[in-house]
Amino acid sequence: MTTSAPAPVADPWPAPRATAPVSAVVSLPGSKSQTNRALVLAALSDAPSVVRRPLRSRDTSLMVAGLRALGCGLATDGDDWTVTPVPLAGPARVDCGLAGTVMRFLPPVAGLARGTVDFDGDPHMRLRPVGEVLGALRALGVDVEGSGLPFTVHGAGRVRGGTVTVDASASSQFISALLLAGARFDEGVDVLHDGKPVPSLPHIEMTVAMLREQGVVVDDSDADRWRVEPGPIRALDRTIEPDLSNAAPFLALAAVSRGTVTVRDWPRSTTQAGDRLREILASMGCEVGFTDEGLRVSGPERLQGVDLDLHDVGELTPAVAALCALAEGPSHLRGIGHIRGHETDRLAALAHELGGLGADVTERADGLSFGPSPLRGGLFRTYADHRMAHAGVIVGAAVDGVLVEDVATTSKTFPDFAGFWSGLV
Ligand SMILES: O=C(O)C1=C[C@@H](OP(=O)(O)O)[C@@H](O)[C@H](O)C1
Ligand SMILES: C=C(OP(=O)(O)O)C(=O)O
Repeated sequence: MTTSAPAPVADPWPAPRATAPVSAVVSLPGSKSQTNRALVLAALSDAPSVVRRPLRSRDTSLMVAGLRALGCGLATDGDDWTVTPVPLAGPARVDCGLAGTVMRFLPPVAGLARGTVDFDGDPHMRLRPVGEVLGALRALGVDVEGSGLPFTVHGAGRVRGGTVTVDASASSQFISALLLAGARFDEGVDVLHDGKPVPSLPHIEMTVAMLREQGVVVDDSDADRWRVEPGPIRALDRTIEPDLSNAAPFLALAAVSRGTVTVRDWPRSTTQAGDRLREILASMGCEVGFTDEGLRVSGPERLQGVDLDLHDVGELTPAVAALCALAEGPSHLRGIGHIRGHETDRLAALAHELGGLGADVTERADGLSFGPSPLRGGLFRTYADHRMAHAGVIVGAAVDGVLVEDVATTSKTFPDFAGFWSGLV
């Protein structure tokens, strides 16, 4: 895959300060969640697929490499990628990096391959939960060694499938993983959730919608139950939407600079969790509306505090938390205990780093609370978490002297984020 190397950036990176209202129209890279689902479905489909305007980033490169390791043909030189499915086979090694989608979505695919597939990833990835997916695969007839990274799937070239119960309260990706490959199991799959509420439900809706677009029959009419009929997955010809979760820092820039930022090609209807930003930013006092170009957000004179349950859209928390730290009233972010299992323990990291810049922040078991407080410059650590870096640059746009450690970690889902951001602020 060709990727133009971004210019090296200082570490820590002095976050650009927006000294005047920012006015910009931006085109953002494609959705990570849609790109990695499209690649998995294409690899399991019955004919060659085209994925248009895919995201090129670390998470999607890892998915490409993982599928290639299993023998799948992927041409990724052009703007559009082509995927040529083949009977998948090991032996293979899959590097999950820090990509939840790779660690959760590929084990069921490996079960459908013939041969041994070893999985490992970044040091922190070994702490992220995956045992429920592996246990479910065992119950569905797959030979799996281990209950967390590193683990090994001994694929038999087919998976029996059937009914399985999982506790998906730690991650919606456990469900998506089983559904994405389920049509290719002999008996399909009938997944029941048993546990505290499943987070990030829009992401499961995205999985179901993308399966149905490829002709797969999915029944999601009962709460906490998803049934995928066995059958072929039709080849894709799909254009990936811009990543709306990664729009968060750019729209936040309008919010904190009293500026106006338009994100081009914002879909009028989508399953992306980032679409909730429209409502969230409006509740903080921003003017939010569609234009012919896309979604336009204008920042208010005074940013208001909010009381929000982010259970469905936990990945928006770092950017929203940065805005709460800058707001003029108190805020409460609730329902997000599960994001302690994301790229880092995001509740602890946000409390520590925003607190270090002077925020009045309280870490709770399942959320964060903020009181209004003036912020100051200083070092903002990112813990290899792309969205922590987003939080750091948002604060840095509004406060003098913020230094963001390892801003390059944004390459997980956004190529050359620092260069792009510098061009706007
Ligand atoms: O399926 C997906 O593409 C994702 C699901 C969500 O995971 P969790 O359910 O673990 O929060 C989300 O936070 C992550 O960024 C992407
Ligand atoms: C939780 C996230 O990623 P992952 O897909 O690695 O779980 C995220 O991008 O916020």
